[in-house]
Amino acid sequence: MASLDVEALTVRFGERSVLDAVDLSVAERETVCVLGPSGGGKSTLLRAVAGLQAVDAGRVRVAGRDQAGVPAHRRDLGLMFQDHQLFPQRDVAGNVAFGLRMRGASRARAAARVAELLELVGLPGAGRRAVASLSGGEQQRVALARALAPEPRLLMLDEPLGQLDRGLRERLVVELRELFERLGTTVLAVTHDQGEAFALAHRVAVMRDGRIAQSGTPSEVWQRPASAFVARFLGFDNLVPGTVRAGTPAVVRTAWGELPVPDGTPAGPCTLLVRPTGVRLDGGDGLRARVVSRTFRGDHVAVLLDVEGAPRLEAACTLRRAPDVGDAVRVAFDAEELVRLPPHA
Ligand SMILES: Nc1ncnc2c1ncn2[C@@H]1O[C@H](COP(=O)(O)OP(=O)(O)OP(=O)(O)O)[C@@H](O)[C@H]1O
Repeated sequence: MASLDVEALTVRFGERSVLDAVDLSVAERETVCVLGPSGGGKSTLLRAVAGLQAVDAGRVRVAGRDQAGVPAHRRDLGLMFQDHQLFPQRDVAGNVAFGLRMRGASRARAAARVAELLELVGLPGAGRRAVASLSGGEQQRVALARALAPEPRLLMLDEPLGQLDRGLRERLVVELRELFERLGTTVLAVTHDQGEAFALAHRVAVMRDGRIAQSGTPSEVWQRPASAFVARFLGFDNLVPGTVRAGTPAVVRTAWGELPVPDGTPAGPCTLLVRPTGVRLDGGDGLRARVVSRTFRGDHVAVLLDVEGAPRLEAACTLRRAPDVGDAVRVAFDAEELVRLPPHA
């Protein structure tokens, strides 16, 4: 297994930098997931690391070795890409064995390894099946077995579970994580699905317009989004301009009133993020609001509130406590659920 270091990697298409001096490292045995909206440059990053995309500047190192001039097939990477479908004319075993035979493994050695890998991905004995007879999830597992077969130093996944329905995705993502843990695989994955990234990765990097907007552990990024862009991408919509006044208690002045923020929050202009879990609807003489919608989310109800003269506000309520559409409520805020973000984007 190997570490990956990407330094100041830049790819331009015409005038436009699709990767703009990207720095990113993946330690040995670590899974890093690059996350971001469509068109942000995620696939281009993977392709550049794999040697499938020429770069304009910067460096890719695998296990400390500069990969400049090393062609894709000599980089010793396992690839599972959206556009690298299985070979339909080969059976499952033929697909999994592909990389092994390319590397000169004997027929017997390849057959033994294929059996081992199919076992590993939960498809024991499926070697003779036709690819067309497999479900989407089974095909995904075969693609994974094919990528893992030559024991690559680094595994690269592009939207690994993209095509699958939600239930299957949630199950497979746990299986993948356990598998990588067990094998000690170093993994760089890209996805636009934050749930998938947070469940799979030790560390996530949020990408925007060819740059890394934030990187950290899933809980760091979730707890402390670095910008309004990251917060929005994570699904937080309660964002409003504000000005923090230091003191005890510290407060922030916003269109939703003067709200409490944790002591020690730096003074000055900001964008304020209010987590829906920090919006309480039993707020005594607090902010007046009216319920405009309720959306059932499984473990809570998202309640959307209309506040006169201010943006709408979302609250997360238990099913039992969620008010009805049209109800008038008073809102109070938990300081611990309010996060000060930089004032612009
Ligand atoms: N060969 C190319 N020539 C010109 N532009 C390209 C080329 N490849 C990609 N792009 C552009 O670069 C941008 C980044 O594309 P990329 O596929 O890396 O994004 P992405 O974040 O992976 O998006 P998605 O999640 O939709 O796959 C897009 O605007 C895309 O249109």
